[in-house]
Amino acid sequence: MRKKVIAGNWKMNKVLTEANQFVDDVVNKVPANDNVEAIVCAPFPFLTSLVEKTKGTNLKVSAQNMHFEDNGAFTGEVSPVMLKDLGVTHVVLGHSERREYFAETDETVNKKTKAAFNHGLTPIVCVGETLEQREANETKGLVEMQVKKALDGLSDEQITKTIIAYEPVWAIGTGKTASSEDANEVCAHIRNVVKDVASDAVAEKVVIQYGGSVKPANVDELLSQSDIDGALVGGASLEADSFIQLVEAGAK
Ligand SMILES: O=C[C@H](O)COP(=O)(O)O
Repeated sequence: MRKKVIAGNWKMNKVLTEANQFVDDVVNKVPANDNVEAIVCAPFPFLTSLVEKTKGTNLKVSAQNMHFEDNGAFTGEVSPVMLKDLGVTHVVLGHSERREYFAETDETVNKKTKAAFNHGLTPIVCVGETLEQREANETKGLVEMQVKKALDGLSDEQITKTIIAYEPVWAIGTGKTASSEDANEVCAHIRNVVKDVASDAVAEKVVIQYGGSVKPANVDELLSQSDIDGALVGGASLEADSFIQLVEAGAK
């Protein structure tokens, strides 16, 4: 059975004292259970503190983005070397907000995914369609292309370790969730794409999350689907109680 990965993506929210308080509130409530992995995806300024607070616990710390180069003249950017040095374990790549507002492309997502592996970070690679694309029946083709481009040139071992997050853009922060069947259909399609680019064995192991208005009230149904292996959660991950409920759902 694949483990469930519950990642709370705080986006650009909280200040340091709130971030610290959140981790203090949840860190001892994350079940020590092989069925679930719990991650907080925090803004850069909080990472040092959160890594320190979570040392030796079951809560992992992720960045929300990074550059693909190790270092250089890239003012305002943060490199994989820096994240690894801090003790961060995961990094979110290609989130639709990065694609929409910060010119992230499939090509840069691929470079960043490779850079993550070069530095021992686990990438959480986001893919997903807009409402317009869904209505034009382009979802599967689009997601397939995004996944293939993100994984291009990766070894089977690296693909196995990649976390893929399917997030329909129209369901992010809108309160509209894809029906669990629709979300599962796209996640199953992504698993087939992984079969094509790697192998059946890799596809069987790869973790595919769903994201888009996941909350305690709908998480059980989403996680009960055959191809949904966790959730990338925005709004409902900002409160400690709600985050822990989501993690507990993953541990069932
Ligand atoms: O990264 C998380 C997603 O963008 C989902 O955000 P949301 O749960 O607020 O819809």
